[in-house]
Amino acid sequence: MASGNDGGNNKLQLYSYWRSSCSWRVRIALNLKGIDYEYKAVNLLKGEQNSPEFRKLNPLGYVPALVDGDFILSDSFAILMYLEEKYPQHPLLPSDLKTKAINFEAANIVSSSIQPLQNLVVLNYIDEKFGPDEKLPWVKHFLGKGFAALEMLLKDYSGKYATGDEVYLADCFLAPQIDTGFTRFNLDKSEFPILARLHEAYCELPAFQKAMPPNQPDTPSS
Ligand SMILES: N[C@@H](CCC(=O)N[C@@H](CS)C(=O)NCC(=O)O)C(=O)O
Repeated sequence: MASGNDGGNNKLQLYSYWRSSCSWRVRIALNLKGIDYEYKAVNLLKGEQNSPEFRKLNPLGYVPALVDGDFILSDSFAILMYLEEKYPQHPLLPSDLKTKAINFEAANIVSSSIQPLQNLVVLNYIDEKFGPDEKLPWVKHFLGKGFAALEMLLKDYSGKYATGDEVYLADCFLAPQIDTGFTRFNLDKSEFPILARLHEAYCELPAFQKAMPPNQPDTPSS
């Protein structure tokens, strides 16, 4: 297995939460590229993301954050692009210009137009302002809108995976989002046949399996 070292002992550190879809994207990319890393758990339910120590790593108070020696980087998209340049094995971007652009589009639908609307901080705010019963309809509304857009986009590009028969950047973003939509928020799979098919394909891949929430060091035992 390739190491995250620069020849020294600075193994990459990933600040992560077991159920965070944004951390999960990075775990997939690290696994695909065969990079060993140290898992640093941040308990979002205990508010550890808002501690002064963690805010030094990400002033927004969100996971993931990656520490590479004295270099600190947060935001999963930036982290994946950094890993892509530093560790070229298993490329996350195809060489074809249009396929690459579609990978960016699909990844950004997830990271800009779906996940931020279901983030813990947003759901806590809705709970506080409008009550706990408003959270699920809110999430399902925006997940459904995003999933419908992804279905339309990917019908012209998907193969075994999102943009063909190779795993790329879009898959790293889609796998956690699709799983969260279907298993945590109970979206109806039959409405999203392409996403349902991709979900099954991802569940077969060891790099994706290893990154899943039940398999993390901070996964609760019960
Ligand atoms: N655009 C950021 C978003 C990061 C983000 O929203 N992380 C969530 C977990 S998936 C988080 O830490 N939420 C904490 C909170 O809402 O308090 C990324 O892709 O890394």
